[in-house]
Amino acid sequence: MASVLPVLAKATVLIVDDDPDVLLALAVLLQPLVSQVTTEKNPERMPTLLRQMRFDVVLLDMNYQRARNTGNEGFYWLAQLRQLAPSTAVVLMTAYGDIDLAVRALKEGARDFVVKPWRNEKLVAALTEALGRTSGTGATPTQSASGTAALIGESDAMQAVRYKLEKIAATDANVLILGENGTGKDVVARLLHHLSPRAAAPFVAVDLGAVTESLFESELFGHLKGAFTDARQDRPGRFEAAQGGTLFLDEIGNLPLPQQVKLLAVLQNRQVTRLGSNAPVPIDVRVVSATNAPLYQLAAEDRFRKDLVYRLNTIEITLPPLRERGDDVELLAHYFTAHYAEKYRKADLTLTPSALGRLRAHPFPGNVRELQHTLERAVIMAESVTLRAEDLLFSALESTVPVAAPLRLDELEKSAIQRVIDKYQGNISQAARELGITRMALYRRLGKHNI
Ligand SMILES: Nc1ncnc2c1ncn2[C@@H]1O[C@H](COP(=O)(O)OP(=O)(O)OP(=O)(O)O)[C@@H](O)[C@H]1O
Repeated sequence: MASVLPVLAKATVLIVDDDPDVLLALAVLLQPLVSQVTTEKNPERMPTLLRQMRFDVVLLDMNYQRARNTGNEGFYWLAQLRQLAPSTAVVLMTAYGDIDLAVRALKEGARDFVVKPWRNEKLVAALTEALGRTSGTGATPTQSASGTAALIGESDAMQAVRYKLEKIAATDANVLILGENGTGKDVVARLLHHLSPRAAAPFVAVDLGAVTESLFESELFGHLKGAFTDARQDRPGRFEAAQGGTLFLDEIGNLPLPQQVKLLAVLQNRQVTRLGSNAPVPIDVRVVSATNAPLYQLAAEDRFRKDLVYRLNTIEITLPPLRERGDDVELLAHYFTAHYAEKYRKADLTLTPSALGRLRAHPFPGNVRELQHTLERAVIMAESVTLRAEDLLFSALESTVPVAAPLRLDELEKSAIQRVIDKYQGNISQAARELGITRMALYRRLGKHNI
């Protein structure tokens, strides 16, 4: 847990419960761990408190002795909170270990759920996780107020990624993130920074695919006034801008060889020299880079410098494609549906089993980004309170799976089944007919391949 504590240390927490003993116990537990704790006995005062100051997280009791006492009171206050402070995370507490209540709470925007009597360690973990997942109002649905997105996914592969991430966040090791388009490389880079001791310093991202060769040096290393025609004033480069923090070099695989040499020199010497200057500036940045290009293949073909790869990949994280993450598709689908339903004011919108079947069968060449866009489109277009398979339109832009054709027999079988299921939008009878097997045989294979 040590590596995630910096997130908590900066947090402002509001605890609302009508039991003074609970308030006291929680305040004693949390005061040493967070930046500020406010306790409140009367939920009616919450709106005033929320207007007075911003809380990163509210720990809200579901069951109150007096007033409405319908059991729904917690949901009422949750809804109020979501409206008054949409970027504040809410963790609910209840005396009842009711799974339906928990599911409903999460659907209605709570980040987590703690059952009383709580275990201190679990409660702290729930708060930390909730802070990582705070839903923001910005461009991406999983972004927190601090600009950090949560990494949603409980598949073995994603749990392994999260474990690695938390372990290495505290170190200064350079990290290379590999993975197809839309697998969450950017999310991981930001999370690495956010969980690191550098979190208070800048996170600077550069899309190397978008930096022209001629501007590469001035963009990364900076320039002095007059160094070239358009250099009207001194300007620090991205390395200097990231001083003390993290520099995220995205699309590193697109970097041409001459620029690779310059980057390597900076990483080796740990100093940059602005264009037009001869005074090197020492730099203290952690470099996180990412690419969807086959970097090792490029290195083997001498199109990417091996010595630069070794500088960048002290630690490597490979993000699996979404189609290999099993149940995460469903988890993310529910998450994005709830998010966009809230954003477009279509409360209570749910995914039907047919829609979920279709999502599970789709290969998602565009990965999480494609799933996110598909659901956003579907939510916008939805005319009823359910999303059905036919409401999901996959982008033609992403119609092919960008991986080398599988050569193992079972992989070939899985990809053939996936394609046919997708073609018939999850209709098992039609898919089985096309594959030339019985429906039972197809069901068995769906189970075998976890489709
Ligand atoms: N595990 C995840 N949980 C929640 N949201 C995710 C996850 N992975 C990706 N996303 C969301 O999907 C979108 C694409 O993710 P991101 O930009 O990190 O992918 P990428 O691998 O960097 O893509 P590219 O290679 O195209 O740059 C973003 O909106 C991001 O917030």
